Amino acid sequence: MAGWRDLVRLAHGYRGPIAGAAALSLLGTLLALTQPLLARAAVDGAAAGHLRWPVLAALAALFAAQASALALGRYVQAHTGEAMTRDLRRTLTGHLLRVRIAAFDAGRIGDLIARACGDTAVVKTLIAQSLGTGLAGLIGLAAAVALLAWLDPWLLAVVVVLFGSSFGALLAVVRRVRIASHTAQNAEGALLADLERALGGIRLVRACRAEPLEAERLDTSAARAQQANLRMAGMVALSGPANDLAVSGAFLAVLLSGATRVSSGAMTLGDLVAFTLAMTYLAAPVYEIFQAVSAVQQGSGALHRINEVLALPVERDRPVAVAVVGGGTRRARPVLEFRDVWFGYRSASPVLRGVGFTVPARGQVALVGPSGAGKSTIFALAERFYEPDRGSVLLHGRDARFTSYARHRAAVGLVEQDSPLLAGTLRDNLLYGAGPVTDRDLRRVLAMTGLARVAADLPAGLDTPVGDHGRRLSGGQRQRVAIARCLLARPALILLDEPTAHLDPDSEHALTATLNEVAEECALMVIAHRFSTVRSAARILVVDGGVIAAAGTHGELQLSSPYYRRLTARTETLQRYA
Ligand SMILES: Nc1ncnc2c1ncn2[C@@H]1O[C@H](COP(=O)(O)OP(=O)(O)OP(=O)(O)O)[C@@H](O)[C@H]1O
Repeated sequence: MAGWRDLVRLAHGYRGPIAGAAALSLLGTLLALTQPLLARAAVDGAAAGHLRWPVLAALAALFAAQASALALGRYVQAHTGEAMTRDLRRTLTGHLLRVRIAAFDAGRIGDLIARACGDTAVVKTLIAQSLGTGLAGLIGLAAAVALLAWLDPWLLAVVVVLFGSSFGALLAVVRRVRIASHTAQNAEGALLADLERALGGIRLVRACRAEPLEAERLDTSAARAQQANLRMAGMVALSGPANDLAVSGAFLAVLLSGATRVSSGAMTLGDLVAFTLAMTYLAAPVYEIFQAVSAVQQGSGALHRINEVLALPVERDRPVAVAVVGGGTRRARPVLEFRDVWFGYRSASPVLRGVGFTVPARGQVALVGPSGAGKSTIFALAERFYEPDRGSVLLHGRDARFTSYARHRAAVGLVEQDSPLLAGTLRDNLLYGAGPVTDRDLRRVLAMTGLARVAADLPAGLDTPVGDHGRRLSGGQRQRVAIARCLLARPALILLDEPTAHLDPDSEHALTATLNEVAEECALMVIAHRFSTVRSAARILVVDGGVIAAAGTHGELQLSSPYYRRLTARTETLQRYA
């Protein structure tokens, strides 16, 4: 039932066009159903020795009108199917872009792409095959049964018995088709996810000589999809001829018992011709209903997978704004504050345990600590990719949960360590999400980040495509583009994950100077693995095991934090050997 319920819900907004398509189909069916009556008059006339030309002309006109109504009905139906599919894709992709980040941690991107493209395509076929046809089939069936009952109830009983057994057989395969459909769609999703995995990491695949391994994985998913699709095709193929057999059987039975009734004088030859002609109008709706039922079963797997995506929780702004916590002007308040923040990706094991700190509106704060300590997790919470399990994150003294996501993220810029860029030109990437930017600002930021020289060396300057994920640029260039993008958006706080990671000593020196300049205009929070980055910070937080183990200036931490002493001692040793 789930497939039908989902389909009805999907069709709810399209009642008008669906009713239009059904009305046209109904008109076509009614026009068809009057034909046996005229045919009976024509045959009885011919049997009596004279052709009734006006009746034949009316019959021809009815054929033409029926064909036009059905053709128009089909077009309206196809049009509605396309519009529904587009809306479904818009809803689905819009939903996917707002789904909570945690859902992406759990699922596979390729499978989500398969759901947005492949599964919606399956649903389109389902709509095209089931929507109007199924409805028209039902109407046609009711009208044909009424006409047959009026023509000869006894012969109708024969037909009902034969068609009834065909429907019984159909219902038996329906459940299996649904299961096979779900397996097939899941296998198609897995195939796409595997393909995305292999092509997304193609350099790794090549470097590890893992092409045969990946090819085998892909083939396994393809084989699973093929098997499930074949199982489904087999069941549909078997039930089609079963339906045809029932139709042929019914015709034969009607002709045999009809001929007996004609010879006994219980009905005329015209009655029998009219009945058998009307039966052809019964066969078509039965076939259409059969098609619709199997289309819904085949599409139910795709519908189910689409519904699973639509059920994923999305980021939703809370409407309530709370009063400012603490006094002072906006500039005097910390731009960011963590208050006793507890958070875990899985509720059983917290990654942050009671983290608390403030970031003033100007200057640099550095986060240092061993790998896996929770530094990136602090950034993820500051950017509101996740919400704390306990405690709160405050932006300009307000609980961040009561600010819209868009406003919050406009205030908190993020530069990740691998600085992913999007396919497009260098300019597209620089201006992405930055709002209106003057040429002067763009030139200033390009100069600050050392990108002016990079752009000058590119074949089409700022309009040079950077390739998928920005692969045509070096790691250091990508990182500088990400920093420039962040600066152009003018956030109140910039989060930087080890900004000098990919830079040579000269570029590192230049960038450190730039960051010091930026820290005069806004707040900077930097995850630092290098001492050179830490040195510029006014305040340093040592994160260890999900807590702030120590906090203070360089001098204070030299005295209070063993981890910090080790970090600086290591750097000094390296510098001595350099
Ligand atoms: N998306 C995630 N889902 C589940 N666990 C995660 C996720 N991201 C991080 N973790 C876990 O949380 C812990 C903290 O990770 P985090 O990335 O914050 O550390 P980090 O201090 O930034 O480390 P590094 O310096 O190596 O980048 C680690 O144990 C990590 O395995």
